[in-house]
Amino acid sequence: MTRTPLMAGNWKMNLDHYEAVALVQKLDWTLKDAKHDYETVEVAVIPPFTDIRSVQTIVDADKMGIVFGAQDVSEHESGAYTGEISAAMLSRLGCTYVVIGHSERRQYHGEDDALIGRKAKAVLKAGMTPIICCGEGLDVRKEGRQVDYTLAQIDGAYADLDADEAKKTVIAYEPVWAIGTGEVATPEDAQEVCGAIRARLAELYDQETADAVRILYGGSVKSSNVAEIMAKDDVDGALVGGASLKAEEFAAIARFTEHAGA
Ligand SMILES: O=C[C@H](O)COP(=O)(O)O
Repeated sequence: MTRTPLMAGNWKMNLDHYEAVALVQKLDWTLKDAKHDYETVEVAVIPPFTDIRSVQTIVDADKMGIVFGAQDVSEHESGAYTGEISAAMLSRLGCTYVVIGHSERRQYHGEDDALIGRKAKAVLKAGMTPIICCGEGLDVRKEGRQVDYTLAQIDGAYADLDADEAKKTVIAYEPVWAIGTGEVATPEDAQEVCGAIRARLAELYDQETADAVRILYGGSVKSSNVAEIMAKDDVDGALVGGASLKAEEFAAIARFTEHAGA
């Protein structure tokens, strides 16, 4: 089973829509210069909601190979939910991906696995791909419970998804202690949990489903460490925060095969 690697840049709450256009253009030029083949490594940017329309316009106008998505979505279809954005609105804007249940949403907005499952369903129903985030905090890691903890998150988020739906999801394993800290998990740490996630998907569904799901690693990924993480069997890409705000650095991450062993 060949899974196309996905490098997704989560900009978090950074860059206004002018800055977004400038970054996407620079990323596109950099990847064009390198003759990047998007069929070999998919490249996505995940800007704040207010940037998406501008990103869509420039991506379409310049026929870029870059795809884009959103950082969150409402579980509801429409109605009196002030401040929320629906999956249909994001789909209409051409979003391919929607990040669901990022640890910052779990921490600051109290999102739990059941809500994350409902959001994933809403995203799938609208024809987009949810990137379902999971991962343990430092206390859990210190107790050595990272696998059980993360698998419980997966069980909760996938409880109401059938195999056909599960197959269309992407998972991002992000140990919270490695996010924005410069503290990157070792490739072995990443493989331990990503491998366990795939095995759990095979238990919950079947091997074919488990093999179809791309599992990304996230947490202080840079061009200097991405190749060794990508060398692991169950790591199919990266959800990149800080390093995705620099076009050349993010392009170098997408071009990880060029600096394997660096
Ligand atoms: O969504 C991205 C992750 O939270 C990783 O962020 P980071 O690359 O800045 O550590």
